Amino acid sequence: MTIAGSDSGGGAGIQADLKTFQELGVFGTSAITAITSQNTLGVQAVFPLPLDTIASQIDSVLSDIGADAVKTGMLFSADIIRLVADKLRLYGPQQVVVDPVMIAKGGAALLQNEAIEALRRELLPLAAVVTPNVPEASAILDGAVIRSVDDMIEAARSLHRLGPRYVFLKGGHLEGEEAVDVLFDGKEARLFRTPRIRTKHTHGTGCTTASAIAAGLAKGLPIDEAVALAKRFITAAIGSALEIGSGIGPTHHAALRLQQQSSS
Ligand SMILES: Nc1ncnc2c1ncn2[C@@H]1O[C@H](COP(=O)(O)OP(=O)(O)OP(=O)(O)O)[C@@H](O)[C@H]1O
Ligand SMILES: Cc1ncc(COP(=O)(O)O)c(N)n1
Repeated sequence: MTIAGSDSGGGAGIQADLKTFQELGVFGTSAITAITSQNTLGVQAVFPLPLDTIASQIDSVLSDIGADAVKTGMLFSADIIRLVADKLRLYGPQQVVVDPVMIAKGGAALLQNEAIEALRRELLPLAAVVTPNVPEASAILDGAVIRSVDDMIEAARSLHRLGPRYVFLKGGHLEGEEAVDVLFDGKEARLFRTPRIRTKHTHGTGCTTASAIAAGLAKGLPIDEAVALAKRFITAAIGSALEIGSGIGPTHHAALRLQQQSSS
């Protein structure tokens, strides 16, 4: 299940999550928190949904269908975060992946500033995995400076103290020949490295990665295998990114499957 915002442009949000679930062989359900008018040029408008509309969707899905894993994305406000945390405590899904979405690539706010405290207190303790990018990790840690892989490991250690079982800190925003991510389990940090792909078309990489981790966990994979699968999935998707629209285009969610089909 994904609890997230709708991206009309189809590259991020609920749309990216459901495409990723389908590609990885799990059945996707959703609760939409906000509707965004969005394309490759940016976010033109954000319409958060009323709390009872969000609560009703979550109740419908979790009271009947259930979820082997729940992924949260754009939650927009402290009130929505508190509602989602209440529902997660009520239904108690075992695998909760929290993608702390804050700012879209073009700079639009997808989370209000005052909601960061609610994210820290209410949601992170419920997370099996939290998947911040570098700016998000820095914001959660009150402006911690993160410029290197060593800084990322230190930040992952601090984030782990806020309660999630694992921290997966993504390094897409750092410079360098490689895209390096850190998985921290409370004791050891494991690095996941791939060559950095030279492309501007990376809209939705964060949503897609978190959903791929959730899909792996839903299938019963241990965390390091779920993360390794997600890294393969997003690397293939960025490598075949779609040049649609005139701005930052989306990644290609079918890329890993198409590569595997052509090599078999
Ligand atoms: N140019 C790139 N080449 C290869 N891998 C990349 C590239 N950019 C990002 N990644 C990888 O994509 C995944 C998502 O990372 P990123 O840091 O971009 O997340 P994000 O900022 O949350 O995404 P978004 O900006 O969509 O919210 C990570 O595994 C990261 O290493
Ligand atoms: C509804 C929604 N959720 C998340 C993102 C983050 O994705 P990105 O940073 O790639 O724009 C987004 N743009 N829209």
